[in-house]
Amino acid sequence: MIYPVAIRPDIMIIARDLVKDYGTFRALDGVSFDLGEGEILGVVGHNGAGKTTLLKILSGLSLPTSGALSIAGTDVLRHPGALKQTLGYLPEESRLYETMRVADYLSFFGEIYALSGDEIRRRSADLLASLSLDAGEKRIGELSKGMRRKVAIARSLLHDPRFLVYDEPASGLDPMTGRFIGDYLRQLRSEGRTIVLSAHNLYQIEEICDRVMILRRGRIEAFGTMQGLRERFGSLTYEIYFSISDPGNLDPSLAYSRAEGIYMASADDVAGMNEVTAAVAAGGGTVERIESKYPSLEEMLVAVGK
Ligand SMILES: Nc1ncnc2c1ncn2[C@@H]1O[C@H](COP(=O)(O)OP(=O)(O)OP(=O)(O)O)[C@@H](O)[C@H]1O
Repeated sequence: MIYPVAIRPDIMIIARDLVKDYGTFRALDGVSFDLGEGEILGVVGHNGAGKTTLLKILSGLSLPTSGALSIAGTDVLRHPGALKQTLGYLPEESRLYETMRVADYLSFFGEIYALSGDEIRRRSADLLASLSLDAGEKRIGELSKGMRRKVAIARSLLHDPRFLVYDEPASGLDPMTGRFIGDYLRQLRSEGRTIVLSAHNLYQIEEICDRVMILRRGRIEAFGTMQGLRERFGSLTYEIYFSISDPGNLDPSLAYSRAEGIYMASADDVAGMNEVTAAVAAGGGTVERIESKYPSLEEMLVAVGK
């Protein structure tokens, strides 16, 4: 069933009850969310959770079995072609044309977007400079993995789209290149673009995304800002670091670890923290510092389970 969605200019994506069936298998099972213009949404989940399926629907490459979807004010399911100028899509595996030179490759796609020869040359030069990519006359097959990813990103931006869907933009890249791409995505957001990306690098998602969606078996398990998710997954834990000359004096029920000459015991709440500090004092030890720790996105995913 397709039903109408409201149109709001400050909202880039309005998704309602998206369902995707592959035969009898339900890959997406009632996904609903809104995303504001100029935000970065990170979609995370275990393998097979439905990330690529959702990204393909958001980019108009795959139709949902049912549900409603508005992007940039367009009812995408009724007018899938309308996304062409608005959207830049980066697939998980970009099939690049191995024997083409970078300039020819970008020209080829610029023509698909009906850009003039001048526009293609200007946009390509600007994009390659902003991506710090100087491929010279090399053919795509001769480029490193990081360079190829940058070429694919340049291709996705040629027609200056407002909305970007990037499937695993930095996967398999070395840390320096991964960081460069993270910073580049932030720059694209500062230009007002809206980005939906999936990544297995959860640290990067935590760093750059305004909102995070945790998918599990085709359903949204959690959606919100990192701060909101931390509150939802709640448990702020405490790490109590202490020194002690003879740990044998500690109450045997106190669990602790030792690293680099300092001891550490953790507690799930303030009462537990007080118990630990009392036990350390009773054993003749000294509390050096206490750190509070929110769960990381990785810990949240582990808690959610497969
Ligand atoms: N064309 C298809 N035909 C049948 N099943 C499919 C098809 N595409 C995806 N699936 C199934 O749908 C589920 C979700 O797949 P999807 O690729 O969206 O997951 P994902 O979260 O992107 O996984 P990964 O992290 O491994 O890339 C999986 O169980 C997958 O096997």
